Amino acid sequence: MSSREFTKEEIAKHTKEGDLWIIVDSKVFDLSKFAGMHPGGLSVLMDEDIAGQDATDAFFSLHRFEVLLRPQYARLQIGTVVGQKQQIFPRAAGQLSSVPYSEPTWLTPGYHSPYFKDHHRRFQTAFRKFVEEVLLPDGQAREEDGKRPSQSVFDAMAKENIIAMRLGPGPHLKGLELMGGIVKPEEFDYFHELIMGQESSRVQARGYTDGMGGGTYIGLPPIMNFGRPELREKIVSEVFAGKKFCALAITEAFAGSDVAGLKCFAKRVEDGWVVTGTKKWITNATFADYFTTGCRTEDGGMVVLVIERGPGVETKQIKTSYSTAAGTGYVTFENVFVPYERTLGSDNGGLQVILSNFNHERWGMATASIGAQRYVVEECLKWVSQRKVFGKPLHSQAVIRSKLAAMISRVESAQNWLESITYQMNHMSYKDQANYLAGPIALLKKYATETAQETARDAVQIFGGRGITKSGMGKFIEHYHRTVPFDAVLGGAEDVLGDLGVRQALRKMPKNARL
Ligand code: HEM
Repeated sequence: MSSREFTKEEIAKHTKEGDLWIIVDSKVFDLSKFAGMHPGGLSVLMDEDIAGQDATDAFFSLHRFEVLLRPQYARLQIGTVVGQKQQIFPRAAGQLSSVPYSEPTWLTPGYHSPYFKDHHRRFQTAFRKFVEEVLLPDGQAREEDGKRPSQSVFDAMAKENIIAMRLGPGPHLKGLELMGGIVKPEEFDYFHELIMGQESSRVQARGYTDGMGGGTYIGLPPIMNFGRPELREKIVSEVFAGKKFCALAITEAFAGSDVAGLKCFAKRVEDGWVVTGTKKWITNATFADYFTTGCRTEDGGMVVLVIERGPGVETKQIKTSYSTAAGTGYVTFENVFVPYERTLGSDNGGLQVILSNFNHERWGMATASIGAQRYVVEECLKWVSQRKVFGKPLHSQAVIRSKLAAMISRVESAQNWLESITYQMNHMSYKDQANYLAGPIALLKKYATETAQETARDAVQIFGGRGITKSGMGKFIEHYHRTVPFDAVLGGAEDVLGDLGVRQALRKMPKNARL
């Protein structure tokens, strides 16, 4: 960037095609050569309020800040305006946002929290920096080209033991150095995991974030909790090192949440099983090495087997409404021999293996979903403040403020319920969590995804055409609105979860309760 300074009078002389300067936030840009290639057209730049003038407001109501950071545009800057200083700055990687409600209260200056301690705050700072420096650039690129997350990202995650931490607190963290030692393994709790889920959602690349670890998040815990020690140690060390990947293979074209209706069949043979069948909508399937697979057995029960990619195992990509970076696939098993040591739990104990992880999985999904919802509130607050309609900011319309009130209330209520449940999880055994929290977690997830969809709809109305456009100002809103149904379907559809939550409560109704 040039350190030259220009007076406004001097800048105002450059108003013609082939000799065109403008000011954006104290910076002087020479658009003489670029104007003809400007994606928004030449004529808008030749307007008498723009050419040779301060075009800051016009610029920021039409472009995201990142446009100015792209090297090909940054180099158009030839200097600054005499006596002016830059007023508008992008948030630096890792920093907190100062836009109201764009951070949960525990991260907002002046507020207090009964839950989060200093080590949580240190962890949040380090983790956000990692997300914005490592995950975000790869996430935006892979979401676009549909390739799986880059191996260099898995390597970087493995180095900080992020893959291990993603699975929550527990003995699997013992002896590991977490995020360069910022948090001790024995300190690591569900609030750290909450931070990881919410910060990761800032990548705003929903398919990518599932590609980054969705399969392992749901496919590895059954191996950790029910696998024989040798198998467990081998797979856990490969996966934590970022070298191998898991997928949970339960759903079929024939059976979704109805796990009792599975058709994939495991026949008991000497030394193991022979598996034949198919699985559909399997996250990370296209690149997974291990499939934690639910199979029907000869006597009508269910067994869960760890099936390694090899002869007889084929995977095919399924295109869904989010990016193929998630590796969503259709899996076929054709007479695949599975050694008996790869059985999880007992021969007919499959249902228990599957059900044991549902609460944690749903809590994790609610966590990320609420994080993404908050990001949308921030985008909307910025947009309504910088967008001018009839000469006034968009927020001068009462109907817009009313939508924002609803959005803020939804995300705050969901976050507060989430933090309260997370506190309970920290103080309950896994068994007690299943007893006391299965219902509340199901209801929380339903609430999180319902409110997410209402907020997605409101955000599109606020952004208008930009909310349905894949690039430019509303690109995150378009993405959010298109991919938000994933959260509402994965881990149990809303109606199923609502029903589960209420049935759990009714089971605990005292027999002698009367009005
Ligand atoms: C440094 C100066 C500028 C650069 C580098 C620039 C660059 C761009 C780029 C890359 C886009 C494509 C959309 C996007 O990626 O966000 C765009 C669109 C556009 N630009 Fe500019 N621009 C500049 C100044 C201006 C100014 C001063 C105006 C004033 C009216 C303007 C009006 C537009 C319009 C109307 C569009 C289309 C927006 C849309 O599709 O919603 N640009 N510009």
